[in-house]
Amino acid sequence: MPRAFLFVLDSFGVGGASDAEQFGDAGANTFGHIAAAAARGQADRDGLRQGPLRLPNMLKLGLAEAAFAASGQMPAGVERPIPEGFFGAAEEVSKGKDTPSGHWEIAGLPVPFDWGYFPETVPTFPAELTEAVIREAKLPGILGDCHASGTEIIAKLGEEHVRTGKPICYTSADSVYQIAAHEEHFGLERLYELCQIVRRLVDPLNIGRVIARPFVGASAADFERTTNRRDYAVPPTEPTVLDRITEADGKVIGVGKIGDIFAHRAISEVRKAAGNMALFDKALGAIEDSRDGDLVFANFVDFDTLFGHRRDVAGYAAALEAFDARLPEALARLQPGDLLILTADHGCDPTWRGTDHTRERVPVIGTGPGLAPAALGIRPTFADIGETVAAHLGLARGHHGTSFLDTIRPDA
Ligand SMILES: O=P(O)(O)O[C@H]1O[C@H](CO)[C@@H](O)[C@H]1O
Ligand SMILES: [Mn+2]
Ligand SMILES: [Mn+2]
Repeated sequence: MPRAFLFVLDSFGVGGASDAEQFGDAGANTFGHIAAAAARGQADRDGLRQGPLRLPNMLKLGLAEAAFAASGQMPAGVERPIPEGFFGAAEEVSKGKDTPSGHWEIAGLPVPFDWGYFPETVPTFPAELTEAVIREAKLPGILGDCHASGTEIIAKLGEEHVRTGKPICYTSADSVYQIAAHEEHFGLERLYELCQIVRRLVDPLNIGRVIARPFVGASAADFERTTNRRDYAVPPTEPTVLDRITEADGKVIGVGKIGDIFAHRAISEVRKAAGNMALFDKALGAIEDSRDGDLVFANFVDFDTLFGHRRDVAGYAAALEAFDARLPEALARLQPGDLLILTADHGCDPTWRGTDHTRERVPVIGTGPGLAPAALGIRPTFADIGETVAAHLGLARGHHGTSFLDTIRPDA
């Protein structure tokens, strides 16, 4: 009897997107460039990791073949075992290279419209918006008002924020309005309330997410963001496979930020944790607790937040190796009728210029008892993943994407 498990390695792109040029990302390849750096000894860090990238378990599923199919290049220094899983890559059709677009498309809903974005000017936010934020939230003003990296801007403006009580408001190439504030001096609940006010104010601008970015610490040298981040997303504009699962009385267990990404629509349970390893524990627990017709949808955020955006190649490589080392624990829990798919929502090449996401294809690899090793080729939309989950769970077809279930489950 069927269950489905979908693990998203946030930002683990494999290059090759045919429209990368339009994003200024032609040549970006998160996996390829990490592997190449590691093979050259440029992803070494004392006490963390050394040498070529070691991902034996994902490679056994067919990760190298998936990467080759995506970009035409074999990642350097990695083995190329005969795949035991199914493997391929998927192209994104949504207009944005952001987390909600990627996840919604995986769940069967490509995002055909443009989100609102803030320009790369200072100030970045429209004056009327800032005036409304200050007035409605009764603030002494705001700091930032620009494109920024979240860790850099709290180091730069954190002390002034503590002194003045003005929150630090910033954005990126994503459709986001982010607000950093000190958990104790400004107050966590007050930050969440501020985000809800801003959420309402940016709705007419079609901004994908307002994100609370609380931090702690005594001075610029030791300010640190906490795990109390909260995302206020717009709900999916049409039903996704998650709606179809819950309407059929299946459960959707969202691990990590999945609930927030779908604005909690058709999410039966939320299981949060800090850090990829704790998230992996939660995902394993969710697998154990799930029943026929259920989906465990897990997001592993560290790849993106801690390493991709920070352009930390060694950190990203170590995080991949740590994830890979735990994969056998998930595989050991698979029962007849189970389908496990590993994929990503966009790229964030840690060797690329700037600190933003990169437009890339994503890997689609996986396995399940009785499922055939098979080449999936390049899927024209991430929605093929959601359609495959739907077909596997015996649900009706959606409006986007094509299931590849018949390729991996010949009896289907
Ligand atoms: O630099 P930080 O604050 O981590 O921001 C990153 O996180 C945001 C949401 O995922 C992205 O838009 C990106 O800019
Ligand atoms: Mn993401
Ligand atoms: Mn990101």
